[in-house]
Amino acid sequence: MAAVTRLFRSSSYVSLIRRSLSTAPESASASSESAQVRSQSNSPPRVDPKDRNIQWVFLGCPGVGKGTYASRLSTLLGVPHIATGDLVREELSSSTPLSKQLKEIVNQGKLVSDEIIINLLSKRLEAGETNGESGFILDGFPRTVRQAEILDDVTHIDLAVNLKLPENVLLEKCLGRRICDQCGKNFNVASINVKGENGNPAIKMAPLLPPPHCASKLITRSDDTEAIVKERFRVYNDKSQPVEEFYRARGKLIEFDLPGGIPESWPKLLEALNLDDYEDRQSAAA
Ligand SMILES: Nc1ncnc2c1ncn2[C@@H]1O[C@H](COP(=O)(O)OP(=O)(O)O)[C@@H](O)[C@H]1O
Repeated sequence: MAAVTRLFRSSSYVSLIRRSLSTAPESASASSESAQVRSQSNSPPRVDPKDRNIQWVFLGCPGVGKGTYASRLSTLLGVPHIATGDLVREELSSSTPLSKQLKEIVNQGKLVSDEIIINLLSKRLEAGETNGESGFILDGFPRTVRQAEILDDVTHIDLAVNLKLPENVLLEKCLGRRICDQCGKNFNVASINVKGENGNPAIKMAPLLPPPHCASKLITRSDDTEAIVKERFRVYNDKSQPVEEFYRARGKLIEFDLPGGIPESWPKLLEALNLDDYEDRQSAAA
């Protein structure tokens, strides 16, 4: 482990990350009243996001909605949403020798090596830096403790948002995922209606259906079959859940149980992140 970390420290991957990420000031804590948030003391300060360098990571099991909420927040806050899964899929769509290697790994539900993923992320961050980007919301990274350690080594992460849903809902959501082959937007044809039992609340989520011009162009990700999704859950529990503990131990983890679909969850998430009045001000200014 130490040898690998040393290798990373001396590699060009990390020097790229080091140049790409800037260090933000330490964030203070504030509390939130949201019933969905279990680690309330880690809510970010109620400071105008324009005055902060947002450097957040989104954690959570496959299908939980990291992409959906990270992308909405990136639009609201004006920082890039960087999903390592998207970087992997971009690489897959090329015909490089790496794409062949990645296809095999992704279609087995396994994680790509830390070296490869950090290389892809570094390139993306470097391109962003060239374009004058600052701040980021990372989605799907870090997914191993080693990735979290490397990130911690090279930059300051303000907050790790851990989205949660019960595993039966996650499975339905993964199997219902669809992508428009033309515009790349994500949809979901699953209609979730789980009864509340054993102390767990009922969860209802309406499908997120495509507009007519995308409806005939929907495709399913090759890794969203039941067998591969179940393997990805197993890998998540094994390799990625310890990352939650990594941020919990540093007082940076916000755990958010999604109460339902976007209409119920989005306002509650903003409340948990102390951004509810910021969205109101943004809409008023629009
Ligand atoms: N940080 C990462 N580390 C290793 N592999 C990754 C990482 N991010 C993405 N991948 C690879 O890309 C695949 C798709 O990722 P993603 O789109 O984030 O899927 P999901 O969150 O639905 O599992 C993962 O199953 C994995 O093989």
